[in-house]
Amino acid sequence: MSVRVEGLTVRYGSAVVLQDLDLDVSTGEILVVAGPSGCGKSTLLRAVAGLVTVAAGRIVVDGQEVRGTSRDRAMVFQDDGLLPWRTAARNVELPLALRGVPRTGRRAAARRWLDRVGLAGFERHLPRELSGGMRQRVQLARTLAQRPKVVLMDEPFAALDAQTRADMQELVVEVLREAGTTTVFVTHDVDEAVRLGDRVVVLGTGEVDVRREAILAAVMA
Ligand SMILES: Nc1ncnc2c1ncn2[C@@H]1O[C@H](COP(=O)(O)OP(=O)(O)OP(=O)(O)O)[C@@H](O)[C@H]1O
Repeated sequence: MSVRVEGLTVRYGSAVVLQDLDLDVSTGEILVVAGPSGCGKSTLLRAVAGLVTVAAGRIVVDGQEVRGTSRDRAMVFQDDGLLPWRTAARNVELPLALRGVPRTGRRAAARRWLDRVGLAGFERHLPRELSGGMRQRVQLARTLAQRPKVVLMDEPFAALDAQTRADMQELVVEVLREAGTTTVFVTHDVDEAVRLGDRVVVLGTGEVDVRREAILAAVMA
């Protein structure tokens, strides 16, 4: 699904956080949104998710104007949001159960996705028995098991140590590409932006839109 942001303005009271922002994300693309703290990155993600009131402009996903949340658009956060009393597998199953997927189907999906994110054998572990990186893998499995068309990631790896973070970046690019998911990934880490993005948009500086090839050329020069 493509995402098109047209003349988006968001205000919190009298404070204008985003003003007249235009942005296009093509189907299957990984767009990274970078920029300093407070420039409105999370606000942009929440707007695409359908969680904030838009003051002007609109967001169009696959030809339909966003008017609220949808299963097709999933958010992934720094906080893994796992329920501490449910095993990894039962955390992955939960959203499927809530939408009425029968038990055998959701068990198979949980097993498959946990395997895909490198957690085969950890299905019955509780979140407290897993490391921070592993819990983020469970969150990723839980998100992808729902087969969203658009994934909105808000600094999901900010709390991880450098090696775990690098592993997660590699994994996330692999699985998102395989699934053909359109992704908007927010970070304030330039290395992460370069590593993940097909394209990087820098907010808050009079938007700059840089293609991956240009970034790599600049980094390698
Ligand atoms: N619910 C809210 N009510 C009022 N102001 C808000 C609200 N949410 C965010 N803001 C303000 O809007 C601005 C943009 O916030 P936002 O979280 O989108 O920025 P960000 O670029 O994601 O920042 P960070 O990198 O620190 O997470 C900030 O000044 C913030 O204080």
